[in-house]
Amino acid sequence: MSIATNLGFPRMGRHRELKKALEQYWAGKATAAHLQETAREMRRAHWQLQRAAGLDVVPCNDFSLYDHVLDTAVMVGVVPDRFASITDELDRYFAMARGGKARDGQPGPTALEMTKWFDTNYHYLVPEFRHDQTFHLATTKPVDEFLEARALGLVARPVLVGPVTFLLLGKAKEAGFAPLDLLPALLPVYEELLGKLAAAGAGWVQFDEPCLVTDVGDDVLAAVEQVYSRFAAKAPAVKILLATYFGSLGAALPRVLKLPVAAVHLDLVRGPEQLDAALAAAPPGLTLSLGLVDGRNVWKTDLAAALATAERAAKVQRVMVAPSCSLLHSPIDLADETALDPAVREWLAFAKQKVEEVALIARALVNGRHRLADKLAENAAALERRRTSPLTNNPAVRSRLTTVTEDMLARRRPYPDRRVAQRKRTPLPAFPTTTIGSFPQTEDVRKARAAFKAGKLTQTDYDAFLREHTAQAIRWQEEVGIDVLVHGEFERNDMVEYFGEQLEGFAFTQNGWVQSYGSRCVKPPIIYGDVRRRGPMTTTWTAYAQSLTNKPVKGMLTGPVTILQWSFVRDDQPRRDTCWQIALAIRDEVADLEASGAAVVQIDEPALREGLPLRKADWVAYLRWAVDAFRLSAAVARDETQVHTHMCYCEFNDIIDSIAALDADVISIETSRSQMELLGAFSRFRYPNEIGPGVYDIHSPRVPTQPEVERLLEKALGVLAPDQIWVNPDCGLKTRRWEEVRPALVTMVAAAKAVRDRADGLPRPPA
Ligand SMILES: Nc1nc2c(c(=O)[nH]1)N[C@@H](CNc1ccc(C(=O)N[C@@H](CCC(=O)N[C@@H](CCC(=O)N[C@@H](CCC(=O)O)C(=O)O)C(=O)O)C(=O)O)cc1)CN2
Ligand code: MET
Ligand SMILES: [Zn+2]
Repeated sequence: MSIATNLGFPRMGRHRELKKALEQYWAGKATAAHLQETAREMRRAHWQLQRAAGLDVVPCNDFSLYDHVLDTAVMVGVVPDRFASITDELDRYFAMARGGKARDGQPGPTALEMTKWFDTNYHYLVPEFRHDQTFHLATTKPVDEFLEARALGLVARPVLVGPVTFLLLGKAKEAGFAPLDLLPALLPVYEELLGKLAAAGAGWVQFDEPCLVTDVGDDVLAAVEQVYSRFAAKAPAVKILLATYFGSLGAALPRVLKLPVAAVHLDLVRGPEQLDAALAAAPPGLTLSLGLVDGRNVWKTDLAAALATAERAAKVQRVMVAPSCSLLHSPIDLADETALDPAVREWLAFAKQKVEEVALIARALVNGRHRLADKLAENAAALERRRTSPLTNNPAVRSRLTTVTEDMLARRRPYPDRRVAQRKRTPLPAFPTTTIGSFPQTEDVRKARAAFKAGKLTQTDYDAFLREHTAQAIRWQEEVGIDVLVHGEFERNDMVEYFGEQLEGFAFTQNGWVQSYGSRCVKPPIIYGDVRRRGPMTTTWTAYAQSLTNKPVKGMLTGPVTILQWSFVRDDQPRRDTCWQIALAIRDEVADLEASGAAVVQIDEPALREGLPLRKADWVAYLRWAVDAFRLSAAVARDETQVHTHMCYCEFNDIIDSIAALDADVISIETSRSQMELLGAFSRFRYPNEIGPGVYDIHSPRVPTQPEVERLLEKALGVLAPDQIWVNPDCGLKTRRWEEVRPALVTMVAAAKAVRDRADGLPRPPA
């Protein structure tokens, strides 16, 4: 018997119901009861959808009000002291996620750090551990959700972040210990939970240990062995599925297969080659959960191929059929897309369709292929039409790609010479201030765009509206005294989608939302064909903003690696080729911005780091083509044009040489939540160009105080030379309200001035 299962389902709801309920609750416009009721309704709808699509077992506890790592931290009692005085559980949970409210004139506690979940565009909150960290079972959320599903008549499999992955994702807040040292203290809490799940009647429990597909050492494998042996001894009645995903187990495979668990899940989309080894090494009693349907992309599964794989496995081992990973990273339902080109639409599958594919493979495995011959033939025909479609192939783009030469990848002169030329063209004070690009995407901006898209607002009226916002933003930046201005990005729905909408080879969804963090979602465009720029994409807005001021206005572009990384990418050619096609389009845009008078151009690459392969062995090859893609975009700029780049939410240490190799004149980075810790990588010797370490955490509604900002700048001065430093927020301001942005930027500029005055006498930048 094979069974159709799923590792996790998207949480936001078909129409982002959860997002809306959360934001209403935070704004004080809805009660906690309303939020919880919406959450319960989402869970019910998603379970029933999966059941109706043919799953035998549905996942539970895959739901979260904000983030599943935060849920785990709260569940095991990992709550830093600074939140301890918040008595309301829900308020405390959201304070950990978003920062706490100010009280009695004191700024509220800062939020937990947020960082990327493996190589996805999903962000989790980083648990903070102390050396004497204690743990206790503080909530029973997995049990509650299991019972909730059962009350609806469903068999559910609770999903837990495995203890080893949980510890490895956290951060030791003191020196002298590693999070994994805390395992003995943590394990009893998981055991208590397992006991409660068993008592509630859970037959299976899923432990996610995706850390196992990264380069882990013997200590981690030994920890995993210790954990799952203990679970087997303490909770023999519960069947454990150990889930690995986002890659192959590699050298860890034999040891993982020997764990005393009932089943191991393998990602056979990212790691198809591991199946043979697994079939050779798996003990007879072990069930293999086959991750055959891509949870990270939107393409229809090749059902015949997946079924052949499943049949091969089922001859040797008991199997379950599943997506490669949780469907958290997929949009919900293709049926909600009515505007897609039907020729492209038939190549796609979203979460609901993926669950149906899983069910189909499982049924074909049990009942035989012949019973599903029609479905299989239909699938094969759609795939064949995709393979041979002229929509995916533009000969002019392909031939241009072959003409790229080495000298197209390098600026004319080295950075020190460029700096002189740039300061001559655009004089700047020491510690120049700037922002990262976007200003608040307020409700009126979003409403106007929605009205325009719905045909309720004319192009002329929409443009006038955007011009008015842009003009106000320029006036305000001049008033506050910012040195390098931005136009505000009011015309953009998203930094990737906006470019995708203007490029050939991209398709868009109406409802294809994917959670990025908390209540924030993105609608990744779908790259199905060769990428070509139809014409200038940004010059009108930049030139308009520049026409209103004598201060320099940055032209704002999203870089090729980030456009690639935050889209659903065609899987029928190497990612490198798609990335370079995008790079050529951005290169043309840089040239056009320059021609239209821009003295400063920023090419954002916040996803450069996220695109790193999970295994170090694959880094060099990726970094080579990714860095060259950026350089291909940027190097067309003349020496006196200042090229900025921007990165956020990542560690920089291990890729600092590649960041330096981008050869941007200025890089702005996120450093504020980590209190400048991330700056460690950027010493003058390793990073010679200019750097803007973020001094304002824009992912929190909390407004920083001037002493706080100054302290961060002083810290930066401890690492960087004074003439290297720019002053800017961590990231764009689109998620903030003007009431937060105004005081925060006034504070930032005042802090920059104070540090400027104090730093007088320190070495000055060349005139
Ligand atoms: N793609 C991408 N990935 C990224 C980032 C990013 O900026 N883009 N940044 C980092 C993560 N940070 C993020 C920061 C903000 C948002 C964000 O604000 N998302 C918005 C949606 C942005 C968007 O596409 N907006 C559209 C649609 C807006 C909308 O909801 N419209 C309403 C109608 C308008 C209304 O009545 O309010 C609707 O469709 O229902 C637009 O502006 O046009 C949200 O969740 O609220 C997402 C990620 C890393 N990954
Ligand atoms: C996630 S990086 C964001 C960069 C973009 N220019 C902005 O300011 O929103
Ligand atoms: Zn950013």
